[in-house]
Amino acid sequence: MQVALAQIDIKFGDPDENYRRVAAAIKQAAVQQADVVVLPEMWNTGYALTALDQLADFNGVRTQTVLTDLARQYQINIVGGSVAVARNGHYYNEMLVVNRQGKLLSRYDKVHRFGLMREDRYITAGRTENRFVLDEVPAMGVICYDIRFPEWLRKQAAQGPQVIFVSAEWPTVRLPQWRLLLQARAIENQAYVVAVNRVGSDPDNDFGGQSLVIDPLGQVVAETQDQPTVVTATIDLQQVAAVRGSMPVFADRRTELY
Ligand SMILES: NC(=O)CCC(=O)C(=O)O
Repeated sequence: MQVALAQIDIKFGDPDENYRRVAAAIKQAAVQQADVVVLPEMWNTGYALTALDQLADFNGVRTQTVLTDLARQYQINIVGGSVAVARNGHYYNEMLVVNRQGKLLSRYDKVHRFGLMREDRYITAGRTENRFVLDEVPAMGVICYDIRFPEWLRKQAAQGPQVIFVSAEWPTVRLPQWRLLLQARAIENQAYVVAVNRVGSDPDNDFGGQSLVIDPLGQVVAETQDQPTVVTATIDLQQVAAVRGSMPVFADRRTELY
């Protein structure tokens, strides 16, 4: 499976410009013959949380339309990062996943709100899992701060996903932790981790990219720097079976104890 990391800059509070940037990145991924393109977190608005009443995508309609059209046009699966969505009088940080036929496979609202970036004040937390199948490969997706909660990822990974997709706006100052957390999530779940962070700045933070593809042994197989880019990498899913076969970590869990 060829995965493309769409590490874009996000223009703060400017959805029109950001939809253009995302369309260009998806086109670039398709030109590079990626099977799946992964976007960063909150790419429609950035963390313009105080203006969500004007900026959030109402019911996610615009995002769903744009992503399903692009998926069909370029015949590419899209792990749609996340966007700010307004629904039922609440705001959500929501990931949409679309397959290459243009079918919406899942919608996931970020479960763990990140207080340091004031999500707890503006965003309603999700409650549901995010597992889906892309080209017959079982996969799952989480959003940024979610990766600090291994039990949340484990609960889902134990049900079969071989690839964990992560979309983020992770500030530069904590990138060493980003890397280690992602490597740990790959090792303990014996899965590929494909993680995309944004670049650029907003009024509160700088974002240094370092999007990563990590194999089930925790080794970094692809990595970006701190500039906008679309990078494609190959993930070998037979490695997941090999690693799981050689050390049956899931079967060895003591679920009667925890
Ligand atoms: N957008 C986020 O959830 C950021 C999470 C983060 O920076 C962290 O350290 O965790």
